[in-house]
Amino acid sequence: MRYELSQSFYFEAAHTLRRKIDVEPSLRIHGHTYIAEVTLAGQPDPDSGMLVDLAHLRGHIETLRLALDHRFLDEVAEIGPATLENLCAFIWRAMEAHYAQLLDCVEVRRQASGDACRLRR
Ligand SMILES: Nc1nc2c(c(=O)[nH]1)N=C([C@H](O)[C@H](O)COP(=O)(O)OP(=O)(O)OP(=O)(O)O)CN2
Ligand SMILES: [Zn+2]
Repeated sequence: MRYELSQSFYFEAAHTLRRKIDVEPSLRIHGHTYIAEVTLAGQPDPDSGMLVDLAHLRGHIETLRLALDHRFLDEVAEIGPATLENLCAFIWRAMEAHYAQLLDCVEVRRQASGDACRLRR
């Protein structure tokens, strides 16, 4: 059996995007509300009964959220073009530094348009 523990968070941010369709509006600065979810997987510690303490996970997520919320994502170092794919990779790298092999999945969604990207181990 494998346990999966998740924590969701949201951030609101602006970006521009260079793409081959909807070229002009995509190059204009525009914003999205993003909902992200980090999932850890493994076995709980028999003494604590926890995979990790959710308060610990929430703390690391809040630090990450502050780097994304109300930001112009084009200016956030190490994201690259601010696509859902690159946001997943950015969040993955930040969380992997704390949870290594326990990190199982990162998802970023834009609820308003139904867009989502999942990055799995
Ligand atoms: N593979 C990806 N494709 C696109 C991404 C992405 O992250 N990964 N992102 C975008 C844009 O950020 C874009 O703003 C969404 O554009 P579009 O799909 O054209 O939809 P709307 O402009 O109608 O969406 P709004 O949320 O209303 O701006 C595009 N492609
Ligand atoms: Zn966009």
